[in-house]
Amino acid sequence: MAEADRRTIAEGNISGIELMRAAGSAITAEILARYPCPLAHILCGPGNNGGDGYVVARLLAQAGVPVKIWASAPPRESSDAAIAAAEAEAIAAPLAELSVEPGALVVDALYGAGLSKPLGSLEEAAFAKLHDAGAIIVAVDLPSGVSGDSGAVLGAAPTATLTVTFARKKPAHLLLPGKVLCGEVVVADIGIPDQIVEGLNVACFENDVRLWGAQFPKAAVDAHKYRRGHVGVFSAGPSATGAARLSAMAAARAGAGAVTLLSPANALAINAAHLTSIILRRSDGLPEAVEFLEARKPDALVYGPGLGPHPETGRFAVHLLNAARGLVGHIVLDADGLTASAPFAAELFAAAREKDASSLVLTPHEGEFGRLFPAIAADKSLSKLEKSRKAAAEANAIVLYKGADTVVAAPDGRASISTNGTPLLATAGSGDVLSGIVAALLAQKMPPFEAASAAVWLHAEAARRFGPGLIAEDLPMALLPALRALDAQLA
Ligand SMILES: NC(=O)C1=CN([C@@H]2O[C@H](COP(=O)(O)OP(=O)(O)OC[C@H]3O[C@@H](n4cnc5c(N)ncnc54)[C@H](O)[C@@H]3O)[C@@H](O)[C@H]2O)[C@@H](O)CC1
Ligand SMILES: Nc1ncnc2c1ncn2[C@@H]1O[C@H](COP(=O)(O)OP(=O)(O)O)[C@@H](O)[C@H]1O
Ligand SMILES: [K+]
Repeated sequence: MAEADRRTIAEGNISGIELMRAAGSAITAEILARYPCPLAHILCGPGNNGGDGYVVARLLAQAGVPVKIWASAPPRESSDAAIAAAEAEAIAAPLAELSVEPGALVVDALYGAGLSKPLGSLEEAAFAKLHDAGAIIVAVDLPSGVSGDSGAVLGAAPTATLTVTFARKKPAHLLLPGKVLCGEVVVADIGIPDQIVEGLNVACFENDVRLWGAQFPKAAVDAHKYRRGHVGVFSAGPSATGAARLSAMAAARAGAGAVTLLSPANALAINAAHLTSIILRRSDGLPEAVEFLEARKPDALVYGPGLGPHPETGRFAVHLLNAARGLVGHIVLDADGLTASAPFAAELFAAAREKDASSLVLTPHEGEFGRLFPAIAADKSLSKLEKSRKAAAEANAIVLYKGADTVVAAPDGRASISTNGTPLLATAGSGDVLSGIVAALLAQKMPPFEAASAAVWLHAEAARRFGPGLIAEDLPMALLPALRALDAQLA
């Protein structure tokens, strides 16, 4: 954003003080539209974020709202913020003396994109007073103390009700804990031209239909079941078959024309008892799996749900990736497939780099991510976004790092961050369903980064539409209204 601001000003589109006035005006409009405020407190820092605060102070006063300004430090001399402060024509009190009425409206304009070190006791004490007073906090750009790049809290940060940011959302608006501290996020247009933002070659996106809708599969008029995409899912033995069936059912509902469940002989009967449209095939080891790959050339495989975290599961994953070369387009490695592959990670990632290797999609939750990428996971300086990107580059795979802020990262650096997640998905087996959706979209020839992103979005959308009481068994069926709405939107 700093670069976008700089280019906007350098190209003579608008000056710095005009950008600041536009930012202040957007925040003021949101406040006046939402909150009846007899009095507003504005917390101002020394930089441009504080400058936005002084503009808000002036505009609210003009609208008849009495304001009190509390400054952590004066604006830097002859800066835009100093101009804005002078225009506000109000005396600022020291932040250390902050005192607000219960339920007061407070504008947090201490620090934004320029946060350069952790906040200290001055700000922490101020935030504690706001918390105790039950203040309604409107954050300018970001809640002060939240790092814009990572969403991490540096020292301290308040919990805002509303955050007004400019031009585009930043990673901190989407990644935890920033996402929660921001409250509702409004993106205001302050006159930064779209082509300037586009010229920055930004590679990180909010995960929504605009990102992948154009590549979402549509069955051709002359489609037949195998041309619509064939997914193979590996089942565990008799005591743990459910996970693979959840994945297989989800793959079928997400549009795969055919789904084959590869089952050990001793679990065939139990799988057969639960399946109707899913094809069941015996597979007791690598030779039988390879027979299937050679005979049917499935478009995508799911390997991992329910398979157990033992070393054999990991070794099989490496063999499978090697055997699938030139035969299978894509392999989704999930759940125990990830955990068990950890000791063989180097071999696995090397196999993924071989010529004609299947493309690999890894779908770890936090625990699985830590096992497969221990060094990256342990690096506290990295955000979830950066961790996912590093892992994708290391594995030469799409990394779908799950959680309330699911990140999908590609080896080329592209990344999406989910914003439609719901805690309804925190139910056993929902990850198995997700792996099936990813495989189905891959099998239907959606490019891997887009397929993984779309799957995350659909999975959450299905859960939201279904609502409370959701269990993993419901999810494949719950995809239907989500798919129908998506279909209408893309038509
Ligand atoms: N022309 C522009 O660049 C625009 C900037 N805008 C606003 O400007 C903000 C960015 O402004 P700045 O780059 O001036 O940065 P900030 O205003 O976020 O903070 C920078 C100042 O705070 C100090 N500082 C940072 N962390 C501190 C800490 N923990 N304790 C004490 N002091 C600390 C820095 O040394 C610097 O003096 C954005 O978040 C946005 O609100 C908007 O006005 C739109 C236009
Ligand atoms: N609080 C939450 N908010 C949003 N999504 C969540 C939340 N908790 C879990 N999820 C999602 O639910 C799924 C759980 O997958 P996983 O952890 O693999 O569970 P399981 O192994 O039981 O299938 C993931 O897609 C994850 O992103
Ligand atoms: K702020």
